[in-house]
Amino acid sequence: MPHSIAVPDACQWLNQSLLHPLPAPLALDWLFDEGSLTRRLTHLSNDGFSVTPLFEGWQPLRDDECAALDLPAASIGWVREVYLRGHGQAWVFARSVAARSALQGDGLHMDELGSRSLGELLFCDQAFARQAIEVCHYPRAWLPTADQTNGLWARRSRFDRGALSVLVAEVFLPSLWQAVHESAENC
Ligand SMILES: C=C(O[C@@H]1C=C(C(=O)O)C=C[C@H]1O)C(=O)O
Repeated sequence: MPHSIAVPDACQWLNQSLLHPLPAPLALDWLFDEGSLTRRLTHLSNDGFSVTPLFEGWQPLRDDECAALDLPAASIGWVREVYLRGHGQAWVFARSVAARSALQGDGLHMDELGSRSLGELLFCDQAFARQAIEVCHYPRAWLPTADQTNGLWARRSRFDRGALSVLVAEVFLPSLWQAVHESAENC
């Protein structure tokens, strides 16, 4: 009977000062870029950017999400999982969550976004303050089946507006790194 292999399904999110060794400079640039990823991918794809919702609904949030949002374990929150695409290719898998309790008292309608970018809401409303970006190697079990690979870089940050915090995690898929290396951006 083969031994069952422990598959980590937890992320140790680290800020840049705790990262050793540092990722390659190009990866570091994308991981810690504080601007809108939507805007950067729109530029990289020459306006060939799109968002594909994969899952949206109320769910108990994960332990790391509850900790980041200062919520009791297994708190119910709105979960939005999407692909961010360039020319139809899935470049980023993103999972954004917010506590039901906070959303019910706020005017942010994550459930009405559809294929519009959440970034349009978070970066256009100056009232949202982005907190520090943290990174980890994303557990493969948390990825869509088609993308389950070990060691993909992911980042997350909290966007705060009053009592509402939206936690956004973005996993950079191999096809994005391919596009980045091929783009003129490196010149
Ligand atoms: C926070 C942003 O919004 C992006 C849009 C998302 C969505 O539509 O679900 C998810 C992750 C983000 O990369 C951004 O553009 O930087």
